[in-house]
Amino acid sequence: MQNILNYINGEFLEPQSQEWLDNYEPSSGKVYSKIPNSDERDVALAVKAAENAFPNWSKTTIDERSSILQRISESILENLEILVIAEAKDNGKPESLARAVDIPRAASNFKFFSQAITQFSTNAHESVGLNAVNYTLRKPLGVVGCISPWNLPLYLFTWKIAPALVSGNCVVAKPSEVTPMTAYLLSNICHNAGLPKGVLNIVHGLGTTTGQAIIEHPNVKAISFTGGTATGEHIARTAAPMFKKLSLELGGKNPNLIFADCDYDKMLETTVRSSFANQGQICLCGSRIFVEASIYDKFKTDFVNKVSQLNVGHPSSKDTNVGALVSKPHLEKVFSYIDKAETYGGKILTGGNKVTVKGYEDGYYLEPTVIEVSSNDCKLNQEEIFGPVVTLMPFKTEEEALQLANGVRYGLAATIWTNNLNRTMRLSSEIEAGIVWVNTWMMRDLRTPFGGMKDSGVGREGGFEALRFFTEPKNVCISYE
Ligand SMILES: NC(=O)C1=CN([C@@H]2O[C@H](COP(=O)(O)OP(=O)(O)OC[C@H]3O[C@@H](n4cnc5c(N)ncnc54)[C@H](O)[C@@H]3O)[C@@H](O)[C@H]2O)C=CC1
Ligand SMILES: O=C(O)/C=C/C=C(\O)C(=O)O
Repeated sequence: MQNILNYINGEFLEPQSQEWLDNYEPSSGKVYSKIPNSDERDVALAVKAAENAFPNWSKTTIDERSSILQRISESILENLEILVIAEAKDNGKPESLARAVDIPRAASNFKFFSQAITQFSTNAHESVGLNAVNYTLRKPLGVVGCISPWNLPLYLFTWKIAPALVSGNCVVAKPSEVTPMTAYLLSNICHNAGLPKGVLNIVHGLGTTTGQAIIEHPNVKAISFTGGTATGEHIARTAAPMFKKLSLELGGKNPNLIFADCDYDKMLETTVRSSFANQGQICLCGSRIFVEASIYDKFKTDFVNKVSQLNVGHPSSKDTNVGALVSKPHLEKVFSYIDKAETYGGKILTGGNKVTVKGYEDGYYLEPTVIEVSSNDCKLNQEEIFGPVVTLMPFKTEEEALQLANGVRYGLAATIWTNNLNRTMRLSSEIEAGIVWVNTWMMRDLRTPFGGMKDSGVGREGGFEALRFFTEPKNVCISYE
């Protein structure tokens, strides 16, 4: 059985504890590799290595940093098929999705930030009348911690470490213990691309030990985290009193507002995707679908019909639309909402059952499930289920739609389907979400600010926002005679 290793100071190391965790293949329910159960000793080694590497790395030219990131990006693409198969095996997602989305995006993250840094500039202010000029430097922070989740493993891991590295920081990173494999493969890629030792350190292990040691370490200056809101809250409570910089990308319960005047066919097709892509395990999925009353019955029939035709199956099968959920505990968590749907006031329109896939009977498969609800206040509409489960509900007016959209603790993303420009402008302005898509979903331009309002997080990733997060502004005021 393969042992995943930590990557510390340019070396591949076993954990100090010599303890290992089981890594499961969601599609079969079997253990297929072991990962280090790292503790604070491994994290301390990684932080030390990063500190030692920082003086040189922070002084390398932009051109050199940019070239190394470019090489990493190219190497990800050269290893695309290996990474696709590894990601699907580790996470349960269809290989087709990893091939179309996850791995190309990981390569794009490195490519994008290798270019963005060459355009990143600072401000100068001429203090007219005072004979002085102010200019602002942006200095790398030092050692930074990057902690990522299991839903888009390599995609979100690289979304953090690429901007951190290119702006001159040294990184201690921890992928989710549930999906560690592609981060391990990435450590080899970075090593071979010539990233100097200690600049990137990847420590594997549990959130409560390895992750906790990273967020508590006094020499880690910033934490970039994506994951659940409860974990984000815990990280903020721990790290904020230590005055660490924090970027927290947390949960969502995103509204999908469908108006009668939309492009119906495009909306229907995209809504199936925004509901069930990656088994609904994307923080941006539109899990609360609100439909204008005049087309509600038609939409309900057409949507349920399309959803019931989705194929649940093994990630390697070309016919698979919906793969396995990421873990048994997660499957049970998602299923518990379906199981209690009626108690919560919902009516299951399609789906609702676990699925047995022939030859993979212990895998974590679940039917894509649509539940009709009559109130936005029910648990199904208020709590992040983070699986292949969406709710449907009609609305009568634009005002009601807005109220429903904003009636949750989260504020990550929203989708609006309409061809009315005035309505688009009104709703986009009033919806409490960091990201609003109109007549599309998950169309990404990496230059744009990415993140949420309310309980969906603090700060923004993407473009110059990420480069600003990973640097500290320092103003210099020069007076002249
Ligand atoms: N992208 C998103 O929005 C995600 C949302 N979730 C939500 O969170 C729920 C719980 O899922 P989990 O796997 O438990 O996510 P999580 O938030 O616990 O895990 C995300 C990352 O944080 C790490 N972590 C956990 N505790 C930590 C700590 N004390 N200090 C530092 N790092 C820590 C984990 O090891 C992992 O790398 C899901 O059911 C889902 O609702 C989960 C994953 C991703
Ligand atoms: O496209 C992105 O940058 C991010 C996508 C998704 C997440 O952050 C998530 O699911 O957590």
